[in-house]
Amino acid sequence: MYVQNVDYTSSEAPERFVESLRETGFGVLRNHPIPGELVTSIYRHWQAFFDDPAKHDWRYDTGRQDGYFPPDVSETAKGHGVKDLKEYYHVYPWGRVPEALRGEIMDYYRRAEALASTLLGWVEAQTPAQTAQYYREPLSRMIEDSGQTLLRVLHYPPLAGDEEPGAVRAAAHEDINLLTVLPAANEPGLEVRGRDGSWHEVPCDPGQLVINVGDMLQEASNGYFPSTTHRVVNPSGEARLQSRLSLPLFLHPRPEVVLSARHTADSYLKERLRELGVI
Ligand SMILES: O=C(O)CCC(=O)C(=O)O
Ligand SMILES: [Fe+2]
Repeated sequence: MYVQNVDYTSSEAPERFVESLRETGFGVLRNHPIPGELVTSIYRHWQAFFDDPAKHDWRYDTGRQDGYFPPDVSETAKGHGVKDLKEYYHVYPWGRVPEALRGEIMDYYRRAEALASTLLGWVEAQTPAQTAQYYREPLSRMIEDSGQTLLRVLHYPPLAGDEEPGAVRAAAHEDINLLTVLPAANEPGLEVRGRDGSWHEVPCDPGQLVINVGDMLQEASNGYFPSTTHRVVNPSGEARLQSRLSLPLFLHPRPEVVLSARHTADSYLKERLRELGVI
């Protein structure tokens, strides 16, 4: 397997996991503390949300960025000319969420955020001194009370056959944030690009958690941790008629955090959102 699969409960977990992030930008965890039933239940409830035209009442606004993003405004990956085949909902603790969905999704948000903080602690502890000198403040402090950490509920609709030529569920991209925590989706499709440019399927076993490095950690670590390109490919055969749901949590620092000589978290985020065409 290209990405290391690490037992979260093992004494070697921090070392193995951070080694995997360093080598591939990705790591996979098993025996982690996020309940699988919670993820399955979220997929079921949010499938109903996306199936209901009332979703349009929850449309995002460009300033706050919370709420529903329909397929026609969904991201165009950097350097790509065609929009992704997806719609999604951005959940923030301070943001709008339909009342019936709030309790469960916020339960997930808190658990995933706590785990992401633990994993960032592992990254910090396993960073060699030579690289740690680039951190302008401890990584764990960068995310304290940030309010910027974003949970994205993603729905990739079934393929109707009338998609724009070249359009894919998620074109090759890198994430903007520090770390991304992604439970197994209900359908496969996620792929990660290796150093040699070849694509590797990320297994989609229920109960598994995928974590990847984003641009902000790459920037703060002066390139030591690679923000690795990934994509979600279109299904073929019967699977074309299936929706795909996924649930990435993007761990973000406080806006004023200095990442490098070039960037604060805020200046970096704004630059990237402009490139994506969503602000
Ligand atoms: O849906 C997935 O599996 C990955 C989504 C993703 O890479 C993203 O939203 O940044
Ligand atoms: Fe991503």
